[in-house]
Amino acid sequence: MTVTRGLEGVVATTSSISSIIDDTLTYVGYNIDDLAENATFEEVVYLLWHRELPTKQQLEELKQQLAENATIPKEIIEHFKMYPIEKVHPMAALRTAISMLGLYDEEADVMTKEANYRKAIRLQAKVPTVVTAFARVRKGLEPVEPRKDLGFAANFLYMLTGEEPNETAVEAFDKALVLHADHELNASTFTARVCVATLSDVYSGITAAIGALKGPLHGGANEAVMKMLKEIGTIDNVEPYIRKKLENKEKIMGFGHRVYRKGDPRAKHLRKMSEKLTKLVGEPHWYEMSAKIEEIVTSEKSLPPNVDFYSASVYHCLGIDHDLFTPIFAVSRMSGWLAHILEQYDNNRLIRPRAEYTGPEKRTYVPIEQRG
Ligand SMILES: CC(=O)SCCNC(=O)CCNC(=O)[C@H](O)C(C)(C)COP(=O)(O)OP(=O)(O)OC[C@H]1O[C@@H](n2cnc3c(N)ncnc32)[C@H](O)[C@@H]1OP(=O)(O)O
Ligand SMILES: O=C([O-])CC(=O)C(=O)O
Repeated sequence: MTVTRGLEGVVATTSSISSIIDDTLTYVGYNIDDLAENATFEEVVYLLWHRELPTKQQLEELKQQLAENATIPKEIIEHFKMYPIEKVHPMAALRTAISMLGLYDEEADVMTKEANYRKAIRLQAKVPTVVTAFARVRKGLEPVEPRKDLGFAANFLYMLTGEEPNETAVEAFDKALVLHADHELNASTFTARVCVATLSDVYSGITAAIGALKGPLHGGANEAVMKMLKEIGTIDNVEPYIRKKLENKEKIMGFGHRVYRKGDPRAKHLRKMSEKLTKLVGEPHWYEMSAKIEEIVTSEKSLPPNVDFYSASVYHCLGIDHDLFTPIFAVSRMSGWLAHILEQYDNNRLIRPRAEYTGPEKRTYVPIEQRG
């Protein structure tokens, strides 16, 4: 048996959703740079689910479907209120709430293509409402009802704060959503595909994916980056802090990638946004510290920043609580997970690799009285 630890380089499926070739990321053939500059998140959702950009009418239809399905059962809010709230990470709350949503969906176990698509709409529509409702309930605030007249990005920020966001914030948030929407066979997407390849339901697949995204080696890195920036505190502290971490062979969060070698093409967009927004909110030190960290880690370890590195200071500037960064990643990645789940159902085969056994062999059962 040949063992490939971490399945590095193993091609486990075909997919027509997104590709990473020679450090270039495309969604259904469109370069991420092009989409980041020109597309809205709703257009990207349509693209990932239908493999074509929408016409005006198709886009309006999708937006309307998302708006009409954005409310969540009141039982989920009541459930949040029962949590030992100060100990609950919003990713854990999201994981539980998405699983719970399945209990209130009469079609949860209906496996037709049409029913699965309807569930995709419902999940994409409801995930911002779930994240923002939890963010408010834990502060003793009432959730804000979604508005039908706002786009996806604006509605998220509105439900979070109760105030209509300004154009700069909406534009930045929408671009961040576009940049995080899909990424080939990353760990959480693979998890979703493994789960539904047993012909389990969409809610189970998404719940599993959220669990995988939560880890700091994957989506959880964006929150960890902000924690590191706060720990560093000042620009003068960057150099000693980072050098010490490297000497101790500790990982610097937001750097490195399993697939990219020269660099993550999404990072430059977030870097630009971070530079602009940190100046705008009068906190340029977050960008300056980040840029300095990048300089050191790139020269010392040849490790470029990934999507999680500059997204941390971007979300911070939008006034978002740091432990909501990864749930926001999930709000966007929901679109990719759903695209992959639907693609898996369309051409399914159970995913079941092998393990090379390394434990003891040829042992004989010893009765419990004789074990010392
Ligand atoms: C959306 C996303 O999921 S993007 C990734 C988000 N995760 C992070 O930012 C966490 C930090 N980065 C990492 O842990 C890794 O780079 C991963 C998990 C992203 C990729 O991991 P792998 O491909 O398995 O690489 P692996 O962890 O084996 O690292 C290879 C070498 O580079 C080093 N390395 C990798 N990333 C880092 C880092 N961020 N800081 C310091 N050293 C690093 C490792 O220590 C290892 O060195 P060694 O060969 O001397 O032991
Ligand atoms: O592809 C990966 O391994 C991780 C990643 O960048 C993502 O999920 O966006």
